[in-house]
Amino acid sequence: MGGGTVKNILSIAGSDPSGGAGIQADLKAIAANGGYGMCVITALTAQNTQGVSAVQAIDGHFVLAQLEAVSADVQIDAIKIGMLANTQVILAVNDWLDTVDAPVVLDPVMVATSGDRLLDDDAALDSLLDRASVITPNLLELASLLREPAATQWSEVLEQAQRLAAKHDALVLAKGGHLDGEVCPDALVSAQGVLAEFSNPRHHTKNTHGTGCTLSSALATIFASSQDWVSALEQAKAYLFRAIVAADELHVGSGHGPVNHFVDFFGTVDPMDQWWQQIQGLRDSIDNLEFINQLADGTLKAADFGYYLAQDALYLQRYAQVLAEASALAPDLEAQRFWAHSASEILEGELQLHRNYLVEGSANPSATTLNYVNHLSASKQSYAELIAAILPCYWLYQDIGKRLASANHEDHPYKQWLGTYASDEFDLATERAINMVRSAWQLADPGLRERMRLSFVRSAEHEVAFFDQARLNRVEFSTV
Ligand SMILES: Nc1ncnc2c1ncn2[C@@H]1O[C@H](COP(=O)(O)OP(=O)(O)O)[C@@H](O)[C@H]1O
Ligand SMILES: Cc1ncc(COP(=O)(O)O)c(N)n1
Repeated sequence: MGGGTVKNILSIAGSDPSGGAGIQADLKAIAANGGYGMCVITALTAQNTQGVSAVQAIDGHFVLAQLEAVSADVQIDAIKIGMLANTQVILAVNDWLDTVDAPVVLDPVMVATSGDRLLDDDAALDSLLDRASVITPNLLELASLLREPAATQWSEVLEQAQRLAAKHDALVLAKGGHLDGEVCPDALVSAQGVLAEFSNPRHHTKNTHGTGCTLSSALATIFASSQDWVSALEQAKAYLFRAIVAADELHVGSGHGPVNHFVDFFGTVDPMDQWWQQIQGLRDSIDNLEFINQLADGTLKAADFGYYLAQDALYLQRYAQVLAEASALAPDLEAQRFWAHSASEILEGELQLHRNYLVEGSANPSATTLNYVNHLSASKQSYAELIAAILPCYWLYQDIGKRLASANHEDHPYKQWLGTYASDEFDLATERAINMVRSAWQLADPGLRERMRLSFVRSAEHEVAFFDQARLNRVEFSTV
């Protein structure tokens, strides 16, 4: 990954012979995120996608023997702890942790998705929690660790997570997967409060066996390389979401099936569809903006439209330069020509449209405009990241353009503008841009793929702010 050395990640967990949870899930998630996976088995379970029929804990002495065999020989870069089965195993792991120095992600596995118990004494976990760098309880486990009733609101989950963080001097990854609602929020919480929150849409599938194991293993693996918990969580959650979306491609059992750990390697889900789904919330925000609604119904004030257009002209000038840079970095002739042609189209076509409405050179870039173009510039580390950052400007305008065009009519004050982004040519250009990004993604390693996705999402965020800026900056509009 990214040219760095491969990190050694140890999972201490139970075995799930059906391969969806426990050490099997951990090893897959570690490998899929570029780590070298090792595992010390704490318990054998007899389980499948429908439930657990038997548990055979491994003798504590033998768990310790496994741990010592690994640490005597191998440098361990991060540890993920899952199912521990009983007090004897917990004590063995606790003793051994005294002898090693590695970050610990502790998933306090108590009950399986199927409802079966996987730990015989929850209280015994307390001593181990002090050793964790990050504790990753689901909503029920969080309540159980605090001996409090389960939270029913996300705000209560965050408060409980903060109390657990303070109690054990650790970070807590609060998970909202068990709440009702169309979003699945997760937050990294310290004793001081929320450090970062990441959400994804709820994907409608029953195949969520092993989500907790997968997330905690991916988090440990990514942290071992980045040494940053917040960005590691953002990446791990995005990875898990891709694996959940692709879960239905697998056909494993008739109960809660596993997530598709190797989605990035063998999955048939289109990564571009996944990116598009991930910015659903941002797309909804754009549709709900006052600016967009007034633009559609023609009630937008001329001054606001003027402000927007002036900033858009400044943006597009820079955007055309960035497209030319993409052309310079492009790996093949077709891509080189496409980006160069697109740059010239903007300079000759779109900017000309702005000139019809504007007196040229009438504004300075706003902070919002600068933020966006700076993000584009910052994505120049690689061709793949750059074109991922370029894409939302095409795709979102094509998408919004369709809805705006349906509101257009002969006497619409912004008729010409509303027509621009709903043309067949623009559809074709957008489709080609999406294809270029997809091709670059297929050639990228997991680290680069994640940086591409982030560049794309950041640009989509900048698009929302860009549309909203006329409203926010109305009074600050300057012609200086
Ligand atoms: N249907 C779903 N769609 C999207 N994300 C999900 C879904 N179910 C669970 N997740 C995510 O999986 C992770 C683990 O979720 P959770 O169910 O809360 O914990 P656990 O698997 O430990 O019980 C969380 O990041 C959660 O947001
Ligand atoms: C060996 C083992 N470890 C952990 C889990 C919990 O996984 P999940 O709650 O995601 O089903 C499990 N079912 N089996």
